[in-house]
Amino acid sequence: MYASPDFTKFPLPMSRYDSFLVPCFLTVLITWVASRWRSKRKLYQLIPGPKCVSWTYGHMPQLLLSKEYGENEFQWQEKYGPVYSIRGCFGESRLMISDPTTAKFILNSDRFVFGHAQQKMGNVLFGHGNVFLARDDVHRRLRGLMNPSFSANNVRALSPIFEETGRKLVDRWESLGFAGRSVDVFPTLNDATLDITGNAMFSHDFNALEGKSEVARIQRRLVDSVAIPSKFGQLIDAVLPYIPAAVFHFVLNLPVESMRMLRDYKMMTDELGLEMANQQRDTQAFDGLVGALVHDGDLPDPAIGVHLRTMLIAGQDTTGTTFGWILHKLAQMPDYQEKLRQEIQAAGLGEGLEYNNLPLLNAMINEVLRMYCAFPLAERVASEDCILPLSQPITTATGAQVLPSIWGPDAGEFRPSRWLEKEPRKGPALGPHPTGLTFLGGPGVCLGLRFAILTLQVFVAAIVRKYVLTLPKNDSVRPRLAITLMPATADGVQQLPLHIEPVT
Ligand code: HEM
Repeated sequence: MYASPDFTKFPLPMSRYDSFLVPCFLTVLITWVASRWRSKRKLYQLIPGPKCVSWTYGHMPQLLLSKEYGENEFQWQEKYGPVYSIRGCFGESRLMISDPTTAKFILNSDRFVFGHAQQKMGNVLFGHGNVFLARDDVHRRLRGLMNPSFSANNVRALSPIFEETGRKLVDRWESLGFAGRSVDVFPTLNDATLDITGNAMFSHDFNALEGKSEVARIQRRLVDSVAIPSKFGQLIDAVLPYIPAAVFHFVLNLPVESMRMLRDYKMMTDELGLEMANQQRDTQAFDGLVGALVHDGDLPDPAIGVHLRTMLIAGQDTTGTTFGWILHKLAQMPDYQEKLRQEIQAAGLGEGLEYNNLPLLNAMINEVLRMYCAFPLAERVASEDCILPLSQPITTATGAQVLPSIWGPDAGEFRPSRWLEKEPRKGPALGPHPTGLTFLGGPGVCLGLRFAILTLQVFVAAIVRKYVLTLPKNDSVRPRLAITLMPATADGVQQLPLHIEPVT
């Protein structure tokens, strides 16, 4: 056992005293300086990552504005592994994480929250009290009210509405004379996904496919105006947290076109939400999502408008872009498309069809969900210091990639047939869907997962039954980030031109 000497009882001679104090003082000083220096060191000084060329923009243009989304990100991941550092605007530190152990930890921890800019934008677009930004008890309560409408049984019970919207989509292609032509099909896909959310979740026909919906038109313009990234937009995002609430409020009320559009959209959807709430009260039906929300006496009526906007926006482009990528891949893979058509034709028509029993259809959907993840960048901020668990050490060399360790050596290849194999994926489950992070996981996992999958199954089957899809000769479509992973041609225009022929 060691006891420290009591120097008051046995004063040390000055020389010995000095020789003891100096190293002691130096040790304390060095430790203090080192700890100060360490704590001042940014993440990018501690964790390897690509070299930064601009303090103002950091790596954001390379990450968000590349001609093809992922051009730089996948190279960085290959070089630095599943956890590496990059810089945001004005020297901000960011970690890029695809390590499943770390991602799972973050998604399940209440210490990680949405960034300030995301919170401000989410509240502006959806309104306060939306389920995305709600936390803890409020979030649990909202999910408790909403989950039953999105359960497997409920979604299955809604399948006649899905089938009907699928038929309307085919009718729309017919009435627009798509057969025999190369056309941009993308707007019709997005209109169909808005209609299905309206019809199935809110018993309201927006008629977006018919081109008659003012809500659809204005929502499209609004989402495009905030989603399409630009260098200027990056700077705005970076300073947004520091803009005082009063200034923010003033800007939102400016008499300019973009703000007027936002106000009109909110007014229209609030009115619609109120109408829906009154209808539920008048009939005392309290069914579906609106019924559950209205029946819960604690929620004020304007909240219906908030949840309506949240579902319409969260469900539209995510499902619409995934649908688009499936059609593009089918056009690229004519043999697969033909086999899929045979599978769908053999299964028969429409209602009562068990879509989960169609292996080629589901393999294609899963592979697109894996490789063209509609929402590829989810952002979180640590609200307090914490230690992140890693499933493997951080390395600076190639070979430390998590994805091949999950999907095998051909992880980067688009190969739907992997889903027909016994074990397409290794590693920990991150959420309820086997693609891992496409729908994220934890308490904020996508509410509309089952809804989205059935939409894709029904829509793809409806189109493939009727039409043969091929790529136009000058196809240059590539993924471009606009919050979701949009198809865009080489000149950067958001569209999906396909050549359409009727099935003979
Ligand atoms: C392929 C289609 C879809 C994909 C890939 C997708 C993906 C996601 C992701 C990644 C999140 C988490 C975002 C985050 O926390 O940062 C999310 C949340 C959410 N999604 Fe989806 N989504 C899809 C379709 C839908 C549909 C059809 C709806 C509703 C009709 C929907 C409603 C929601 C809602 C309400 C949340 C917030 C959940 C919460 O915070 O508790 N999604 N989705």
